[in-house]
Amino acid sequence: MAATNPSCNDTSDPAVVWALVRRLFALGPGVRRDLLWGLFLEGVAVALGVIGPFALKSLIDALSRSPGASSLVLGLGLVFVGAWAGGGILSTWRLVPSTRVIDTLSADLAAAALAGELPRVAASRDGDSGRTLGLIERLPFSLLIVVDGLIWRSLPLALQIAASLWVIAGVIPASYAIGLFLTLAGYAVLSWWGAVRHRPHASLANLAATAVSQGLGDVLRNARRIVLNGTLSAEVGGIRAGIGQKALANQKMTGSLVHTALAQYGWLGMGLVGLLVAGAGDVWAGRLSVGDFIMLETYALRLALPLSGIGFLLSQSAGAIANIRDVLTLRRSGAGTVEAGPVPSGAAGIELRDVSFRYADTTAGVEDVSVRIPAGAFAVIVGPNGSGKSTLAQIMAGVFAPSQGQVRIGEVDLAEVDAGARYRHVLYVPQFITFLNRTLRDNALYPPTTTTEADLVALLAQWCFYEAGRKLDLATPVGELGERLSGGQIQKLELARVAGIKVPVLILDESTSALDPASEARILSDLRQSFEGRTTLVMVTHRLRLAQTADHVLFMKGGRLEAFGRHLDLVESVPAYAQLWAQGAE
Ligand SMILES: Nc1ncnc2c1ncn2[C@@H]1O[C@H](COP(=O)(O)OP(=O)(O)OP(=O)(O)O)[C@@H](O)[C@H]1O
Repeated sequence: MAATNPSCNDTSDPAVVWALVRRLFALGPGVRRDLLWGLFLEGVAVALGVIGPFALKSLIDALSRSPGASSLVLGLGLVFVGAWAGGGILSTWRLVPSTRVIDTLSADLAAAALAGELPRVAASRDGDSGRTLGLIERLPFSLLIVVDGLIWRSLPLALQIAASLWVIAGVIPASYAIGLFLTLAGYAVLSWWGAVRHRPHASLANLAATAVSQGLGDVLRNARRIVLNGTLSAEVGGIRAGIGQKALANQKMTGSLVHTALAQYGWLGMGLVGLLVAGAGDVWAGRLSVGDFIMLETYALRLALPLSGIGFLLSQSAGAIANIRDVLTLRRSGAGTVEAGPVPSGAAGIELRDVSFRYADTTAGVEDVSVRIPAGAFAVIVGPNGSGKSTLAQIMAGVFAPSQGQVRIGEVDLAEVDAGARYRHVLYVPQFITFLNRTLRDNALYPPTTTTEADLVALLAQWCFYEAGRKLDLATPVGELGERLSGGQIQKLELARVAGIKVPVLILDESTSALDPASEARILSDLRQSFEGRTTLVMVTHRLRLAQTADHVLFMKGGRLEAFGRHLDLVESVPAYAQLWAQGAE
């Protein structure tokens, strides 16, 4: 279960937090309103947090100085309790807008990540759905830590500390404010130190969690392969081992938390004891009132408690920021704008000029291909396994950008068309057709087809989608990836959809390989008839009879276009081509 590590990119933690803040403010007036409302509630809670201990001190002083002033005592008591309880209520109330903001941000980032990741997967054929799923699933918790915890709480807390120290310095000797400041600052520095030490552990835990998500996704998708080949216990063992690795990484992470907590609370405890001893000495010496002493201790505890929460948040933040960084990276990697313009009409020619392409880190690909397929033609790409047929088809369709050369569809240079808009010029049907886990109807009428439901039903009946006597119910779910359908049914349903697509060039990658010969002949004849004049059809195939009926044959061998022409001419003039069919490639 090797995990890729996109968190190794060089975006620093503050840059990730800053990107989040910018994103937050760009989310629209509703979110900005919630942000301000939340800040207001937290601000009032902070003010009450400062007022509370001072009211308590005044209450105790009033009690010791003038025992008869019951209304003053009652009033101060009410202020103290009101400030204490009100602060708690407002902080909790603040969760309402902040949760709304985090949910909106989470949905926005998840959508942007998907919009970036899907085109990347489509263009690289290198999907990693388990990892992506894991990243997006962990996102809300990570945002809670960073946005609600770090961003939203640390600023009000800093304000509360500053205001409290100011009150302390105004009421009792400033040395107490300095002592409390040093105690809290030391605590904050140790928290930061802990967070820095914690970061590698958190990244490892993040990677281990990602690897488990990847592995789980992979084995679930391959359930049949695993069960039918008797490798269930080995695969489940592998997943268990992965979860064990994750647990180990978590243990290291919590171990590092304990070290940090020892340092933090050791320092905090010493500071509070120092304040306590000094304060008690001054009370006995008559330099401080009991009320002053209680106020000091109350401020110290009131500020130390949320600070320890911030310490926890800091310790969690490394993993959370790594997760958010990965999601932001997905978003950046592939999102693009879609060209709006008139839909091209009529069949278009295809021209490849000196096109080469290499898959990353391999020698596989296609080399120096130049070819011209006229508008409205029916062309097939043939050749042995691994000769580059699908690769060439995907270059023609703009799925892969050539490292060299140019692909033109009609008058259009594909490189100049946004990836999200290429389907308007050329549409590619992949070799392995997969369906969304929705109904037959949803999949067969999936855009950009213009087929009507009535036409679809008629076509599927003509193409014998179901065996005689079985009724077609378009509301039937097709299952994950279309697994409830037979291989031939998957291709028939997809071809029925494709029949209703108006596009200048259509490229089918072995899209009839699972059809029986009669169905294949019937369906191709129907398609060619309906595409006449409006669509140039290119098919990757291993079928001799398709090569025989094609206007043009592209013969691929070892990543090169070995020959281009009509079937009979190639049989006569290209020995390797003749040999391909003679060996029974079909
Ligand atoms: N995503 C990929 N990454 C790396 N190499 C790839 C990738 N896809 C295909 N290849 C390699 O490129 C070469 C050509 O593959 P391609 O799928 O184009 O062959 P093909 O002629 O369509 O084969 P087949 O008839 O078996 O479908 C092969 O060696 C294959 O291993």
